[in-house]
Amino acid sequence: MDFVAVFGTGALVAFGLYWFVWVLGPAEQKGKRAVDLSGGSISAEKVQDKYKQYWSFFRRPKEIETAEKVPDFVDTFYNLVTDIYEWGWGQSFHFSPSIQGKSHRDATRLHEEMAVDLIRVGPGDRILDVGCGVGGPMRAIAAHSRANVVGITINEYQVNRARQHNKKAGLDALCEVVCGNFLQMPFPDNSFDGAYSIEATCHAPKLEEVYAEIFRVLKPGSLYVSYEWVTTDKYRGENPEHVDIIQGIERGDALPGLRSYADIAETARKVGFEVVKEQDLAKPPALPWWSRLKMGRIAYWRNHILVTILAALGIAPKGTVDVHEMLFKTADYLTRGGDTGIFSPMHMILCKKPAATGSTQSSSPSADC
Ligand SMILES: C=C(CC[C@@H](C)[C@H]1CC[C@H]2C3=CC[C@H]4[C@H](C)[C@@H](O)CC[C@]4(C)[C@H]3CC[C@]12C)C(C)C
Ligand SMILES: C[S@@+](CC[C@H](N)C(=O)[O-])C[C@H]1O[C@@H](n2cnc3c(N)ncnc32)[C@H](O)[C@@H]1O
Repeated sequence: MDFVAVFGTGALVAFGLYWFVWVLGPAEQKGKRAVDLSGGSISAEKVQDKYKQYWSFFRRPKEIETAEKVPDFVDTFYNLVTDIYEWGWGQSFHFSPSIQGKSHRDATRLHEEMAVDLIRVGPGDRILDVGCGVGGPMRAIAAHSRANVVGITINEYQVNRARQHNKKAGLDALCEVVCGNFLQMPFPDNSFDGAYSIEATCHAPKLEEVYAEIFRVLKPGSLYVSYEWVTTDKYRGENPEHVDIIQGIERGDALPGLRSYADIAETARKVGFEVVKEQDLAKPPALPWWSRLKMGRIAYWRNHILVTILAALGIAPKGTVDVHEMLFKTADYLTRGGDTGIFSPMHMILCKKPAATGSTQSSSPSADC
């Protein structure tokens, strides 16, 4: 009888663990599993130290004076978070407005397709994805437009993930991924028929530098669209709650200081672009982009327990718990940014490189990471 009880309990515990890790583990269909979480290109034993370094650097983003160091720390950030993002969010590392009756997956795809529709490219064109992550948008955009997409990211781990996903999706003939810094891109002047950036240029210490670089590589007459992270006209610098929310977003998302919506078009014009259109895609009638974060709260608690158990068992790197906790808090700041209306991750700007213009620079540095 005792044996039956012990065996029964053991079987129940084993089944419970299996369900918790393997069934609940992959938060996104076809995504990463909790047991596969890593520190990207950082070896498991160094994850905790790297997290501490990251934290001490980005804790006070407004005080970051050494702008040259930012890309390195952004690279560290993506080593730390890429697997968790894929596991808990999917292959597209951005937000999108919710759409009544549509899944998050469909809403995400439509937001991505809108970007490529705006730059009016098609089969045979060669376009640039500035800050491509693991390539969720790139694949949706290539499949939708049949254009050839070249993505660039500073993070080598993401390059490898993106290449694997491209191959698996049968889109590797249309999608290419390059490791490099978008502030000094390894591409010749006037070499792309269009470009887009989705929630990526917010990592540039100076927006002007990345816009100038995009301007350089675009062919005259072609279009560039960006979804920018900004503070909106509702943000008040003298309101301590507003400041707290924005600093929380900056710390947890590796941002060297969020920009005001009012600076975006001015910067685009400064580097030579004509501004064709500008619109905050988060504004009503769009439904809240942050409702997905709110709905996920219970799942994030479960994820936190899971990550803690896996780290204690030595399956996930030790620092993963700290990184997850940081993201947990960041989700809350982002939600507050959405609820108060002081922050938007989708301030859209559509720009054109004038038809008859030279480029600002003539160099094309080589690819490196
Ligand atoms: C554009 C950027 C990233 C935007 C978003 C894709 C990510 C911002 C915050 C991230 C997350 C927060 C909470 C995590 C949760 C605790 C975990 O269990 C599962 C993953 C999260 C949901 C994670 C997913 C990605 C984000 C929503 C920035 C960096 C410029
Ligand atoms: C939030 S992710 C968005 C990724 C992708 N656009 C998407 O929506 O899935 C930001 C991306 O910008 C890239 N990035 C940030 N700074 C960069 C830099 N200086 N050079 C190249 N890529 C950079 C990151 O590596 C990451 O891939």
